[in-house]
Amino acid sequence: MGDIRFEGVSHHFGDDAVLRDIDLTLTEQRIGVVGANGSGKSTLVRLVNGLVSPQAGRVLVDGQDVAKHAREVRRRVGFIFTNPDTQIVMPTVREDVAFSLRRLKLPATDAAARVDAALERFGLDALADRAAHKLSGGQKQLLALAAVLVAEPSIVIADEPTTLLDGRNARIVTEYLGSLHQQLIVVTHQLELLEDFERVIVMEDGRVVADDAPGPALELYRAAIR
Ligand SMILES: Nc1ncnc2c1ncn2[C@@H]1O[C@H](COP(=O)(O)OP(=O)(O)OP(=O)(O)O)[C@@H](O)[C@H]1O
Repeated sequence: MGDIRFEGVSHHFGDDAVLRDIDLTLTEQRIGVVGANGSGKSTLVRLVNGLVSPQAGRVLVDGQDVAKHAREVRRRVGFIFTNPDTQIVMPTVREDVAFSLRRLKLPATDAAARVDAALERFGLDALADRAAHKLSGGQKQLLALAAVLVAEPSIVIADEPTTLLDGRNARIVTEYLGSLHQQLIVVTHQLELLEDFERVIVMEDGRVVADDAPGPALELYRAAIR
């Protein structure tokens, strides 16, 4: 598993403190992050692959300071955004998945085999030559997953990956996420998604207010938002 450490991390946007002196060590396989809108969840996970840099403290991934080794860290950390449109970069489904492999500089036949395997795993093989931007929302989220996972990151972060999906597609994406062997960090408001995770972190106003097994952490959070 990965080893993600937040050491005295604080961050603010303008005058607004968004994260306040966070210390966390994340080594479990599946970790959920919950909290009210604006509590700092997205900012917290974006620090892990350098999408946001902390203004105080540091974030280490497998011992590497993200601020100093952003490129290496990004190779190990796959990030799935809420809105898959933000991460589709190529015209067709196959090209988009293949694009993720370009920096690995694999021999063409190996790369093609990996792309085919990823398309099949996410049920996208029949759509391989379709225009990516014309897929449905659920299909786009599966494409985003395929494009991230084809590069075999050791850590996968998903920021509200099912928010835009209907019930059926949300279930499909949830099942794929649940089947990953990688370390997985999921930010979500869909609390049932986290029930069999190892650990749930509850954020409030830029602080960690609970950090526990899903049972007690979610109970506390449900009581807080009731
Ligand atoms: N790039 C930015 N510039 C300015 N303010 C920002 C930026 N990103 C986030 N914020 C602010 O930081 C605070 C925390 O945002 P963040 O997205 O981390 O919260 P969140 O817990 O993920 O919220 P949500 O559940 O609504 O997605 C919010 O007040 C937000 O408006």
